[in-house]
Parts: sequence; structure tokens; C-alpha cells
Amino acid sequence: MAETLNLPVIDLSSSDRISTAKSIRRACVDHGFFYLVNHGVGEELLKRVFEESKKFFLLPLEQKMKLKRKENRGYTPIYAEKLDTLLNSRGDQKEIFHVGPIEGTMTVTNLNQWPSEGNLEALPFWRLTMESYYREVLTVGKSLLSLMALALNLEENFFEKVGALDAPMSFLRLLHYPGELAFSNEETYSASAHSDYGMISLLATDGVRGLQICREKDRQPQVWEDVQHVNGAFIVNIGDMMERWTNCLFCSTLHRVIPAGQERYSVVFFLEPNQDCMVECLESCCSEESPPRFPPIRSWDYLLERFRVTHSSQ
Ligand SMILES: O=C(O)CCC(=O)C(=O)O
Ligand SMILES: [Fe+2]
Repeated sequence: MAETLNLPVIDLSSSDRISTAKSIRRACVDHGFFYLVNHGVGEELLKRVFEESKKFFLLPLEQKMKLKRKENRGYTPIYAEKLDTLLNSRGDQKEIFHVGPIEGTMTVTNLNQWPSEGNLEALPFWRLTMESYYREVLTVGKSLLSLMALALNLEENFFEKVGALDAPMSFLRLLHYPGELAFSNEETYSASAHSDYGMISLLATDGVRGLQICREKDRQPQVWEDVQHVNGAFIVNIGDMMERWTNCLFCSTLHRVIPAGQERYSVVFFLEPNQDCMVECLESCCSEESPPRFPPIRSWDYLLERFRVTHSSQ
């Protein structure tokens, strides 16, 4: 049995921003994961998101396949994504639906696929619900990033100033992990070990267990700890681009979802920078003794490569 971890709790509504920023710094350095409470996203809206998500995943496969993933939007069937690229398995046991940016230029927003349109009129509130949630969670993410900038001794609007938050390429990811599938003798995971790609991820789950984190990725054997569900809290974690910006001061922690023996739903919001934003080591995070560990990279080039290696060609 894995040990259960007590992750730090950050209160987004606290008026003491300096002390909140300090707690965020500690959490991002020590764990790369924390709970976010009093974030302002209504319980009722979150409940509707899970209901609508469930309605979509309950549709017959051939209907879902009409919205098959294009430009990282739409439906990804079971096994088509494998987050741990080193794993010798068919793929992860989960199905996914991605919603891309809903604001910005038409060339970007038009790429979204919506189950409430065309031949899937059975889900009339689907798009509205997902768009409301997308907007609310993006607002939460932006507030958190201003505190994270403070935590890095930067100006609060640092991520705005570098263009990261100008039409950010954020993705809402709905996940459905089926219960037990047919017996398989391969090592299969619901979501295999990975770190997230962007700045920060905000996760909500239905409470079914399964999420684990590994705090020291290079230690062998790896130690995995269970992350408990906390009612009303988002589980927030640092992504790889934030790790690159901070020269590994903030850790993009390895995590996975193991089969719980029962069905599980979750919803993740990946806050990713604007596609042209250059992600490069912050001056405050490097020195002669600690030079930048990664070269500067354009956000979208980085993301496209990560999408490419984690998806099968089917
Ligand atoms: O479903 C979860 O609890 C985590 C999902 C996850 O880590 C991901 O999709 O990146
Ligand atoms: Fe993840």
C-alpha cells in the first residue's frame, strides 16, 4: 500500500497575499502539488460539468468517434494516449475529451468540436457548461499565477508582461477511467506516469481514489504516494514549462493514476502560455553556479512535441 501524503493547502481568498505567496513557494519547491481552497468556482457548476461529461462518455463509441481528436480537440478513445512513453503497453485505460481555447482568434477557437452540435443534439447544454467552467477556472488560474509571480520575487503581472496570458493555449480535459476492463497481462495504468506540460494544472475529481505522486523521480525504486480527494478543493500542480522558467526551483512532479477497480471521472484544466510565448530561465532562478538547465523554447513548439510522443498514430 502506498502512503497517503498531506499536501499543503493554499487559500486563494486570503487577503494576506505575501504570506500566501510564501506558502505557494514552499509548496511548489517541496511538492510541486497543493490543494487550492476558496477558489470561487461554484460547487453547482462543477457538478454540472461532471454530469455533462458523463453524458458524453456514455454515448456509443461510434458517436464519440465522430468527434475524434483533431488539433488536440475532441475525443480520444481508450488506449490512444500513453503518457509514459517508456512503458511497453498498449496505452492508458482512459478516454478523453479536450476543449481548446474558447476566446481569441477565430482560427484558434473554431477548432473546437462540440457534442451539442450537428448530429449530437442530445446534449444541448454541453457547450454552455464547458465554456462557463473554462472561463471560471481560467480566472482562478490567472489569480494563482499572479501569486506565483510574487512567490518568485517578480512583479505580480509578470506572466502577463511576457505575453503568456494573452490568449493562453489552455486546454480543458475531461477524463473517464472505465472500471475493470478485460484481463490484461501487460502493465496498464489508468494514466501512466508523467509530468504535465504547461504552467499549472487544476484538477477536480469525483472522489474515487487512484491519483499518486512520486516526489523524487530519479530515486530507484520509485516511491509513490496517494493523493487524497478533498471536497471542494482543486489539486494544483506545476507543469514542465513552469519548471523550465524556474530552472527546476518549482518542480513538475511525476504523477499517475492507478486502476481503482471502479469507474472514475476527473476534469483537468491545463493553463498553458500563449503559443508564441518564449519560455526561458528567469534571471532570479539562475546564477554562475546554477546556469540555465534548459534552452529557451517557444511554448507551442514544446507542446506539439509532447502531444506527438504521447499519442499513437491510430
Ligand atoms: O485524473 C487524474 O486524477 C489525473 C489526470 C492527469 O494527471 C492528467 O490528465 O494529466
Ligand atoms: Fe497529469
